[in-house]
Amino acid sequence: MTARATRLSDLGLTARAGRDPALSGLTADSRAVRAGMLFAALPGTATHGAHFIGTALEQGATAILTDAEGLRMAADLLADTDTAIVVAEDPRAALACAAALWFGSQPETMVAVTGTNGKTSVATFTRQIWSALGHAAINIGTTGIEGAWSAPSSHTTPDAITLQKLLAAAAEGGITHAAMEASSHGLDQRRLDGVRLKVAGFTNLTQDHLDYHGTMAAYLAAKARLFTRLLPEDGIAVVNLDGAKGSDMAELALARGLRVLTVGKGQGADLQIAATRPDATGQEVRYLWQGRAFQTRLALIGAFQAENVAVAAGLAIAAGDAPEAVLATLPRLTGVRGRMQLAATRRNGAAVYVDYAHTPDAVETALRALRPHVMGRIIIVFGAGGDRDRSKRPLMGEAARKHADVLYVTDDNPRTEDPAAIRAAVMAACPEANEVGDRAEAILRAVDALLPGDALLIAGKGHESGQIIGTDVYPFDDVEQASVAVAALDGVI
Ligand SMILES: CC(=O)N[C@H]1[C@@H](OP(=O)(O)OP(=O)(O)OC[C@H]2O[C@@H](n3ccc(=O)[nH]c3=O)[C@H](O)[C@@H]2O)O[C@H](CO)[C@@H](O)[C@@H]1O[C@H](C)C(=O)N[C@@H](C)C(=O)N[C@H](CCC(=O)O)C(=O)O
Ligand SMILES: Nc1ncnc2c1ncn2[C@@H]1O[C@H](COP(=O)(O)OP(=O)(O)OP(=O)(O)O)[C@@H](O)[C@H]1O
Ligand SMILES: N[C@H](CCC[C@H](N)C(=O)O)C(=O)O
Ligand SMILES: [Mg+2]
Repeated sequence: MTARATRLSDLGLTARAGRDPALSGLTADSRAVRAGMLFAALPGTATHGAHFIGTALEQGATAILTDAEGLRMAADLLADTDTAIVVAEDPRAALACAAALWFGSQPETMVAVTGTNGKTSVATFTRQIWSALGHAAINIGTTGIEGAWSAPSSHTTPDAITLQKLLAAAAEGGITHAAMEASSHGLDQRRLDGVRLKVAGFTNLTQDHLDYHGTMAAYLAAKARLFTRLLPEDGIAVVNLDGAKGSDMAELALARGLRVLTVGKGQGADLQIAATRPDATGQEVRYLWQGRAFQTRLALIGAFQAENVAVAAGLAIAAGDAPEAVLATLPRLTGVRGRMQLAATRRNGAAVYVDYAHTPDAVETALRALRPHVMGRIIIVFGAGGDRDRSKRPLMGEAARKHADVLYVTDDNPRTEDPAAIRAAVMAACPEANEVGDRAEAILRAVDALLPGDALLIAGKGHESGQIIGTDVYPFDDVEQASVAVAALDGVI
């Protein structure tokens, strides 16, 4: 890929003492610095990048971008050097905008969706709608880059440089439409600053990630940045009014003078979910677009999916496609891997679903979504991730206790924590649950417990293909384990 801008000033950066060197690249990781590059020494969660300015200079960095703190930390090193020094109040935002200019192009129609739950689903549905309408489209998020081209991704929202590089490659490869997930970490760390958004969507805000944000108010503020800062003045906000904090988000957008397209069950919504009727494999939904009825069938289980589809349709409409055309594509939508996915069925008819619920609200939502489809008991296998929000663990246990009939508490991704301590925190709210640390064994035992009419929900890991124990990743796939368990118990291969 050819860079279009090569000088600091071309990237909107002003160095001290009028220095304006030509650059060979940008990085925020000292280990990736090569001769002629700009090294962004950023304040992080574990350390400050300024600790690595010495290494960056040794490796030939031509420019350093940092904040006042970084400048103070590296004052001695930077005192008499030819290196161009840029000090920015918000160096992450400056780097993101510089990266956008460095890589140049982005798909013409860019939309982003935020919220605690539903981002991957909405971004994927939006891409599916666009593809059905003939656009060259991708979605970017937790499940990687999917659609007209695909690639893996390690983050839900890639860091700014990776993101801008990928957007430019997509645009140069002919992609015209991209729907991306805006995680709260991504918004807080300015990973999306520099993305030229037409539309932004909001699903809901409930508890997660308090390990990072500290308070719900700070978590909300991070999400709100998408509407209060990143969406341009002529952008459109698409808001699910039924999602927790939906009306707050709509108000913030309106207060900024943005156009807001609302979705929800209430009569005032632009795209109203007027009625839903669940059946064995999906649901009939009656949507009203500005009062006009569209009857449709979704091959998706769960009332929450009708909401996610409404947000996705809202994004596509706000981004410029005709409402009738958008709504006509909905019967063709297919579920996202690991989201309420029917993984296996026992010979006695009992179904096993795999779902990515890893927050208290998602556990409740997923279990409630299953209820109309289940005559017998709902059994759940779940746990909570290590090195993540600890306070959500008992709340997940409580949601499972309230909405499932039989509980198996097992390990999710323990990461560097003691798995038994995580299970104990979950079980504080559901002491009667069965505790089976080994996830494969928990799945086997839960599948074994299924009677005719029952259903099993394996929650928390969805599409994930590995289990993180310590810092190692072991192959593990809930869908595969469900099939293996059913085959072992029912004697089929
Ligand atoms: C908490 C968090 O989000 N951390 C991310 C962040 O790290 P950081 O900037 O805080 O890093 P740090 O270790 O404090 O280092 C500070 C700076 O020094 C630099 N450094 C560090 C060491 C060195 O030798 N040289 C060097 O230059 C680092 O590159 C960094 O710029 O920036 C890094 C580079 O982009 C990310 O890899 C890292 O993601 C970590 C691994 C992570 O697990 N993030 C998760 C929580 C995350 O972002 N999740 C969300 C999804 C959440 C959801 O489900 O909603 C996501 O979008 O994926
Ligand atoms: N609109 C919704 N409201 C409540 N829960 C939902 C909603 N949509 C999805 N969920 C639940 O959240 C889980 C994760 O869905 P999805 O992957 O779409 O969310 P996400 O926001 O992308 O999650 P992540 O933060 O991990 O990226 C689903 O498996 C389901 O249990
Ligand atoms: N993006 C989410 C994924 C959580 C998935 C769950 N399996 C876990 O490991 O906690 C997070 O970083 O919180
Ligand atoms: Mg996601």
